[in-house]
Amino acid sequence: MKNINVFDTTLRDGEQTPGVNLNFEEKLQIAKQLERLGVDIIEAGFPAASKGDLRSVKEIADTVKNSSVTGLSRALTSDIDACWEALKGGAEPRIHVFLATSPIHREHKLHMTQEQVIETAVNAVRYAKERFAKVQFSAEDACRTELPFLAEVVEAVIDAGADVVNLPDTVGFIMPEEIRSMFRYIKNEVPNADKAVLSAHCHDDLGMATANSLAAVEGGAEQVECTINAVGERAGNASLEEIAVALHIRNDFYGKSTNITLNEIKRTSSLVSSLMGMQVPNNKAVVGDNAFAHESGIHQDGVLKETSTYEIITPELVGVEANRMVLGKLSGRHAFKEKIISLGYNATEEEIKKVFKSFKELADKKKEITNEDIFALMADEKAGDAMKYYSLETLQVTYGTSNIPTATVTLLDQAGERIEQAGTGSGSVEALYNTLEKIVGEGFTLHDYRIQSTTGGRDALAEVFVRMAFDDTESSGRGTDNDVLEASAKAYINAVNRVLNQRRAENQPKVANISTP
Ligand SMILES: CC(=O)SCCNC(=O)CCNC(=O)[C@H](O)C(C)(C)COP(=O)(O)OP(=O)(O)OC[C@H]1O[C@@H](n2cnc3c(N)ncnc32)[C@H](O)[C@@H]1OP(=O)(O)O
Ligand SMILES: CC(C)C(=O)C(=O)O
Repeated sequence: MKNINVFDTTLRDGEQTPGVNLNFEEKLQIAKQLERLGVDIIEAGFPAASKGDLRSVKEIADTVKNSSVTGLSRALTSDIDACWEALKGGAEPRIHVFLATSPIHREHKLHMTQEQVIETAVNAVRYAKERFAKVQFSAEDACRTELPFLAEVVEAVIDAGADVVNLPDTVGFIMPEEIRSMFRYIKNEVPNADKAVLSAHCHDDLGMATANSLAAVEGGAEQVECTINAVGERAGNASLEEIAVALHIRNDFYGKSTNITLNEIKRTSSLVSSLMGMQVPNNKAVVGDNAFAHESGIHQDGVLKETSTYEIITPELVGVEANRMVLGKLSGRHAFKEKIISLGYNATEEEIKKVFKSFKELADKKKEITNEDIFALMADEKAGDAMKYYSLETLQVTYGTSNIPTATVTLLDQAGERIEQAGTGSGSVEALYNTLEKIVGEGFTLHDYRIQSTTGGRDALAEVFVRMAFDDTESSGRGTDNDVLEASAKAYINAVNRVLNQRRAENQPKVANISTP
């Protein structure tokens, strides 16, 4: 049985999801969980994109030991240098260099001839190979590239030292039969194809990403690139959980295995969903809430008689807990600590003590504390590691069908000084946000506001995500609470603190009403 390498790009292509903006702590948390999940390669970011990206790729490369860590780079020496800066301390420095090869990209984006594309790709791979132990080259938009030219590119970059050659379906255009043939063609026609691992990277624009990735495996791909919950640019990438489980369940058909620890899938999915603020649809394959639910009588009857009548995947296989240990207000520190560890956190006693306090407060208001609640509590705790420019002290909102909604808010600033303001709006949240804006200054713009409940039930936590910008610095914020307005206030304040922290890290001198130290 042959292994298929799983290359996870949740932190790079996944972070290209519109509206998603992870901070450094969150990326590190996801990377550690991906390591637990057993992914072979973690693409941690695009170091040349920003100082923040470089820092988080570096920290992940320095921390993660059981997965190989890589970063994306254009075919430019400056991008490759940024990757080297970020990855040189890793166990096996690995770079992912890309250059588009299709006629559309050559003509309209790169303004390059075929010869220039080959020369640029080869020079970039050679330059990278002088530094990195492992070099991956991606022929962006490979699936819309003339096959004979694609074969020339592949041969040239392998000659130049590429260890892995990725043939992405950048725009989610190809059909399964075509991608299978494309991989077979490259395997058969490129004389040195056996010197490199061929990889597939599929997008889901036509809903084919998983099918195409599996067809690529049939055609000879030995690496698949994918993301948790299928997050990614536009309609997203191929879903890691679908590919890994399909290869496992249909091993009779594919005869391939992966190193994925399947029962870590559910918790990885929940963590990514919670930190990215992207709810997993109930009917999502493998990780959706309904993936193991049976609603209709005939199905229920069948499952009661023999589960395999209607269930091809057991919940336990992917880590959906069958007999969960229920955490509630009567739970003690030991059970709580056990749960934190089982969710993959490497928390200190001090952190556990602090989160335990928040857990008890929450358990007083909510009957059953779920994994999603714990993720939210831990995310709040981790967010607390950053500098708190503002924190919420009190909040009062009055709303009536015939009154103007009014909010009164008191925040504490860094020095512990109270700042109180009142304001109105056309709804409660607007009144609240207008009031908060009066306190933090007018430069902040709210781009997005989303609300969801962490679980079902009347006592579920409200989880609010906002996306905000100050000048050209964008950030997101999250707040959870039993009350939607308090969750909304917390999300706003969290986003403001994150923008201010980000600007401080980038050494920008003055922000709104606050001078950054
Ligand atoms: C298919 C994919 O998912 S590719 C990855 C996409 N991800 C991202 O773009 C996220 C990170 N990107 C960024 O932060 C920015 O785009 C940066 C820092 C990389 C570049 O920013 P800018 O210098 O302002 O350039 P901008 O993004 O506007 O344009 C891209 C430039 O790179 C060129 N380029 C694109 N791909 C490549 C490549 N693989 N190799 C070399 N040059 C490339 C484009 O032709 C364009 O060059 P031009 O300015 O000469 O026309
Ligand atoms: C950089 C490459 C691999 C990519 O993300 C794509 O082509 O979609």
